Amino acid sequence: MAFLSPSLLAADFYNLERQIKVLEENNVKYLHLDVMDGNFVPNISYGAGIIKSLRENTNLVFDVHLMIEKPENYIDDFAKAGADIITIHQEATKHPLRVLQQIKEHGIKAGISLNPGTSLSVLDYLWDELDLILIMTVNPGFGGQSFIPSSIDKIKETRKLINQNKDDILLEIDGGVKTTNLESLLDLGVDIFVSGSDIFNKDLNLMKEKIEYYLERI
Ligand SMILES: O=C(CO)[C@@H](O)[C@H](O)COP(=O)(O)O
Repeated sequence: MAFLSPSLLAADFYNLERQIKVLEENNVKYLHLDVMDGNFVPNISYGAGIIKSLRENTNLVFDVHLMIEKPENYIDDFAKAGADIITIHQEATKHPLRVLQQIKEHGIKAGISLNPGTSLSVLDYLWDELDLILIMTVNPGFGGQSFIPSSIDKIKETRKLINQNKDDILLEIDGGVKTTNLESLLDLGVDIFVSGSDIFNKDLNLMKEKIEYYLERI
């Protein structure tokens, strides 16, 4: 069984409460929270303050994806804000192993994310500290981009490595996942599908239909 983790980046922030209710009422368990610093990626999103106020109002699993340089400086803030999982980018720190340990000291799950151009070999000495691997299937920074086709082979290879090294690690994919390509992603061993622009919609009935489509298949 896999999970859907809707990416809040695509939400209508004026109607956040109503949109989060739609997720909760339709059996979504995760919420993907993209934190961008305008430095590691060319876009700026939101920070720990927003996550904290969301935490006070929902029990969804907070799947926090830090697209920020030197994440080590902010782990404590995001853990205290209520993250259940914190995923850092391997490319964003000189000390990925140490930052994974720092996350786990808070008693929450630690994930590593890899950009599309990053080799899986960087995982080699991180296995012991990993709870989750997030394979970026677009270049990070923006919602609404197209899925990069070569990601399929990378996802298959990651699944193989997880099975060989530590089979309870969650495999998550992020970027360009839509109802139109979901079928082609179903047999790759993915545990968590992130989807943003395809799920969030001002039309709440349409949101509900999209969620049902995903949950019936994954
Ligand atoms: O991290 C990112 C983008 O950097 C993603 O989480 C996107 O927000 C996914 O959006 P869609 O591609 O599903 O619109």
